[in-house]
Amino acid sequence: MVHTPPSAPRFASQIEEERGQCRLDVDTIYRVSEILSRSLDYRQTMRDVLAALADAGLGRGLIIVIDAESGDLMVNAVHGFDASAFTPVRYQSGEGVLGMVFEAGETIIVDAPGRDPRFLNRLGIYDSTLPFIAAPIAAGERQLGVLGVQPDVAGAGILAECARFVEMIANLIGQSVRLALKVDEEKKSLAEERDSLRRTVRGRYGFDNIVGRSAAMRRIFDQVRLVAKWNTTVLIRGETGTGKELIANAIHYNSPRARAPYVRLNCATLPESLLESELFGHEKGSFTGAVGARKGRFESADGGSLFLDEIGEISPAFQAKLLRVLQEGEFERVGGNRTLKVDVRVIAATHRDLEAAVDAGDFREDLYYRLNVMPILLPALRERSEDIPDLARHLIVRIGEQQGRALTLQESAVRRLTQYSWPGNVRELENCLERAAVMSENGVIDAELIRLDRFRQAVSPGGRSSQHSAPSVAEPPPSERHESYDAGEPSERDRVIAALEQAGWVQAKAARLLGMTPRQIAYRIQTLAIEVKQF
Ligand SMILES: Nc1ncnc2c1ncn2[C@@H]1O[C@H](COP(=O)(O)OP(=O)(O)OP(=O)(O)O)[C@@H](O)[C@H]1O
Repeated sequence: MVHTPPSAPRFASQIEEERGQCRLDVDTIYRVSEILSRSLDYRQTMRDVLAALADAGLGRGLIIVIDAESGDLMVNAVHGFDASAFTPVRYQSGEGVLGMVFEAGETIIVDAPGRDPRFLNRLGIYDSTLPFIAAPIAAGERQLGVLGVQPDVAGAGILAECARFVEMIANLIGQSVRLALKVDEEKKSLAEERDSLRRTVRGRYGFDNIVGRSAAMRRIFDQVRLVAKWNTTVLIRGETGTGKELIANAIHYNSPRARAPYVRLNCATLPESLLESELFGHEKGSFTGAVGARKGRFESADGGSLFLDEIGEISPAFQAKLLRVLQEGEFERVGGNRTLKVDVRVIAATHRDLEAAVDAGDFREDLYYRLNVMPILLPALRERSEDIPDLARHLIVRIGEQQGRALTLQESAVRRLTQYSWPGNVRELENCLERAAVMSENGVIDAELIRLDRFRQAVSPGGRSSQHSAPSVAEPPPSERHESYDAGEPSERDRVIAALEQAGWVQAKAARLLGMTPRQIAYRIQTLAIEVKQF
């Protein structure tokens, strides 16, 4: 509502005279509505609106909008004022003319700002000889801001007309401002969520979560800290379950690429044809089933890191393709002829004896050298048994969190754990503790509940555990001997399930543990009716 007496029709001819260059017409409203529907950049939109108003004769204008967080009114856009004199200003609701318009939700016309005590001119940019009109910007019941203009006209009639026009434009702006504020709020809440997730991920993959006080582990931490900050390719070696993936995660999340994508791929889990399209992507129709073009993991990891687990399992043909992308950072999608270039830091891991594979001609020597720039060799758990008590306590807290209850690990259990040689390393220790936790009704885990893996003793001579020629289990004292430990040969089904559990249900890994081919284990899973767990 405008606080001036209506001008028409008594002043019609006079208004025409006062109008001068002022053209407050439908064309201007059309232009403003077009600007509002055109752009998603709301600050630019507001500047464009003010520019359109200036073309129509409202030479100087500004828009203030409420800041959702502080509740202050912030200058959002200005036009026609001396920008060099302009510094960002906050108003409180009710403060000065702009604050009053915001609070009352009513339009104000100030004939001579220089003489009006309500006019603070904190911006120091107004022309005190020109009138000032300010109209509230609102959406529904909600006050969002104020549109203020200084038209280069004088006379009560034309000012009242200007004020109605400014009110009309302020109404048009309202919905855009509401949407922009909503988008800002959502963006902020998404950014907060992202930052909190990042903090969680960094915490989870920080060094605090990698347990190990042994000299061997302290050396590993030093290596990880040093290599993390460079783009150097890292090759992490170690038996299954020694924490290779954990170390790869720590390298990425403690590197300058921590905020960029981190993409992982287990090379042993996919057949060669799929592996290629998974890593390099494919173009539409490049093979049966390729209904659309798809980015590969190399493209997805651009700017970040790519963790290639089980790198020792890839075929010689695929090794050649990988070598090219490692050397030149270039590749083509499957079925495509466009050469793509990426900036990806590669972290690879394998449990395999790559040197022997090179000697046997199974692994390309040039690729071996490309990958082995910075090798990190993780010790087996039996080589750092002093870490077992810390690891067990750390893992039991984690398992307790998953189960939503506090678990207590008794000293007798810890003693028993240190007597075993852990061919499946930390993963096997983790599985053993999880089984014990499941079996414990009151959350207390004593030696009785520590059932060491019978499967280990029954692995075929061709299986991986045969590498560990030392007996898998140190003989426990008779008082701690458990009946399941002494039980006879496990059934074929138990053996396969135990291997699958130990391999985290990665079939290719379980097959290796059992000395089978992936095809053989898939057949056993089917014939023994084993329900495969998906993670
Ligand atoms: N030093 C450690 N501190 C805490 N947890 C560990 C440590 N090492 C391994 N773990 C845990 O043990 C499990 C196996 O680790 P991870 O998957 O990193 O092993 P891996 O060497 O990559 O195994 P694989 O070769 O079978 O893929 C994970 O749950 C991991 O969190």
